[in-house]
Amino acid sequence: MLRAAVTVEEEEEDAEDCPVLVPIDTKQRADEDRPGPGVKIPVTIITGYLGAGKTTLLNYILTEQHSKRIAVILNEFGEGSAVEKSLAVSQGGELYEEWLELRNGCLCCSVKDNGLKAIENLMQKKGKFDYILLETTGLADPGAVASMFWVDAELGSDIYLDGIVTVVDSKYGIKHLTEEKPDGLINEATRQVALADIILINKTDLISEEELNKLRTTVRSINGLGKILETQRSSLSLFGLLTLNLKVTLLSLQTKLQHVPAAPHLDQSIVTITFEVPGNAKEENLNVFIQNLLWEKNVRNQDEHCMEVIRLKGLVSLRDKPQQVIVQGVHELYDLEETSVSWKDDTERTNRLVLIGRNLDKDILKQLFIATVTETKKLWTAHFTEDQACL
Ligand SMILES: Nc1nc2c(ncn2[C@@H]2O[C@H](COP(=O)(O)OP(=O)(O)OP(=O)(O)O)[C@@H](O)[C@H]2O)c(=O)[nH]1
Ligand SMILES: [Zn+2]
Repeated sequence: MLRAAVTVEEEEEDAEDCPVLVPIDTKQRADEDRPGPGVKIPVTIITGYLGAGKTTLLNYILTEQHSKRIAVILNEFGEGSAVEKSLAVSQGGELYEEWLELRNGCLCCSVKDNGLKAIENLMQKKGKFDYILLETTGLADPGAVASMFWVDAELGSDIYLDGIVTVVDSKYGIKHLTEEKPDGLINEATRQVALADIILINKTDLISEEELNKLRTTVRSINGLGKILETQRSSLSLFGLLTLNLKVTLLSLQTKLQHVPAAPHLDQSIVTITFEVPGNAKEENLNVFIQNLLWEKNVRNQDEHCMEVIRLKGLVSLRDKPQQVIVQGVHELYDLEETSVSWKDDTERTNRLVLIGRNLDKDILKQLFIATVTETKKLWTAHFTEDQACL
């Protein structure tokens, strides 16, 4: 629940009703203050296991003095039939609230459908805020939430996914991260850490320095690239959180790649793989490379296990494109986006990729990417066969 909120108007909900925004304060911002047409608003997804401190983080952001205009969407499930969600828009440090009521239902569909509707409604008020923060339910797969930014073309022109923040509970983190799921599935906590751009190790007041070191190492072994911050009551400098700016992060990927620790060689563990391959890829070849990994899932490691990619990020060089291109993937969805940065004439064009997932083999992935750039069919077919998808 949102502490900053002042009024809750309870209403019986029809299960078929779409979520609506009910403004409490009708104060309008001057038109000239609004972002111009074509300005996209960044969305940051806040995820983390049940009780890790997501809402505490949002409350902190909403009550802290700052001049940012932030819209917050809580995506929690309450008790009973009607689920109330609050949405607050902070204007120049001054808060006002609007209530957003979400339909109850199954977790996945509700997160997707209602989350989308919520943002669509929010976008009609475009200009009132500079950032959207979206809290997922503790057990939600943030991948599903992130996906909606790709599948909804209309929304895609108004907003973009800036990044994913995962809050980890210090006290129970290790327990959640090592929980075994039937059929060798990846547990939710690990999935959430694997997807994150920023990982908040919260509630550090509850554990010893030794336990904290262990948790930090575990988190780092799952996600070799994300920024790790340690907090109490989720309090941190807002600057880092709101300027996640994946583009900047990726443009500085080269220095980051040098700091990724070597992945441990444990079979079922999630690892972070990074590599660099010089040259230009044809766009269609790059698509085949990504689609085989994310969609067909027919790329195998040396033990014949299928590679499972949860998160993909990279900065690539496409043939005939003067600009650097960013590739971003979450589960099965991915996106290529031209940046405004051009390749310089005197520097070599190159491709830098980061993949987070299971059964990933760096050498094989790199060979495949070299084949993608050089169009060497023999190299390419050595690592997968088209009719051998493993699901
Ligand atoms: N000791 C301690 N407690 C904390 C800290 N941060 C949050 N809490 C408490 O942890 C509990 C859960 O915090 P929430 O922010 O509601 O967690 P959440 O992730 O939003 O929880 P769900 O939405 O239910 O998944 C609350 O009682 C908080 O007061 C911390 O740094 N230390
Ligand atoms: Zn919460």
